[in-house]
Order: sequence, then C-alpha cells, then structure tokens
Amino acid sequence: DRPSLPYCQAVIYEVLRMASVSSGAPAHVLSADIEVNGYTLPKDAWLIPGLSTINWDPSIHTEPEKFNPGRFINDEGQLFGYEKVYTSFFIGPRTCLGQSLAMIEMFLIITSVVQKYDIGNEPGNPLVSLEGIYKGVHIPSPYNLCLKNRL
Ligand code: HEM
Repeated sequence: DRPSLPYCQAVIYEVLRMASVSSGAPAHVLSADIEVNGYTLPKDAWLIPGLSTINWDPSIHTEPEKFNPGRFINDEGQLFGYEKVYTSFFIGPRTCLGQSLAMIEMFLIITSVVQKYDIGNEPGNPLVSLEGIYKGVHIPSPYNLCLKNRL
C-alpha cells in the first residue's frame, strides 16, 4: 500500500526531518583534503556531522521550524524532494544499515495506529511538546494521548 499513500509517507519524512532521531553521526575521518565554503578540511581530520543542523537548514527546507508534510508533496499529489531527508541516516559507505527496515517499520506502525484510532491530546491538556529529550538519540518527552476507536 505504500506507493498509494504518499501523504502518509510525507508525514514520516517530515517527522524524520523535524525530530532528527540521531542529531549527529559518529565521527568520520577524511580520506582526502576537502574544501567547504572556502575552508580546507585536511585529510585525516575528524568530521562529526550535525544531522539536525542539516534538517533544520532554511536553505534546504523553507520554514524548517514548521511541521509541514506538504513540503514533500507536489501539485500532482506525488512525493517530492524527500531524498533530502535521507541525510538523517547519513550518507556514504557507513550509512545506517537499518534505513530500509526503519522506513518500513515506521510506515507499518503509524498507518496501523491511525487506521484504527482517532488520536488527540488529553481533554483539557495541551498538545504534546515537540522538544523531546536527548539521550544519545532524540526521544519524545513523556506524554499522554487520548485514542478513540474508529471502527
Ligand atoms: C529512524 C531510525 C534510524 C535513524 C534516524 C538512524 C540513523 C543512523 C545514523 C545517522 C547512523 C550513522 C551513519 C554514519 O555514521 O554514517 C546509523 C548507523 C547505523 N544504524 Fe541506524 N538509524 C535508524 C534505525 C536503525 C535500525 C532500525 C537499525 C537496525 C535494525 C539500524 C542500524 C544501524 C547500524 C548497524 C549502523 C552502523 C552502520 C556502520 O557503521 O556501518 N539503524 N544509523
């Protein structure tokens, strides 16, 4: 069902972008000199990529602070521009081994829950904070939700 649910996929890409599950990747060592914005980074230097900085860069994603899955949907209703979010798994030969599995798991879990339940905040309580907690990976702050059976 995945290809016929582009908006669901766009929501997952937007969560991946905003939440930056892993805000950085382990250090990588440069195998050659490279130049970035006029600075030369020498061979053998350690590079620690800031993945959340990339995901929140306004030159890559307009209005990055806004949760907007529509940014990944074009006028024909097709997925668009989502490849940029794959940097959340980083790039190159040591990219995340679980990337495909993670994408399938997120799709299955989210669509199964949304199909069966209406999800809302607890009556009288504010919406869940998007700030989260950083413990090696970025996880949500404790929260309560109200789920109503849809079927
Ligand atoms: C949304 C979920 C996930 C995110 C955002 C994520 C992100 C990352 C990132 C940023 C790296 C570092 C890549 C690098 O240094 O170049 C990594 C490495 C890795 N991830 Fe994930 N990951 C996720 C889920 C998973 C899952 C579900 C598995 C396994 C089932 C997994 C297995 C691995 C492994 C084995 C590595 C080390 C790869 C290597 O060093 O060669 N990840 N992941």
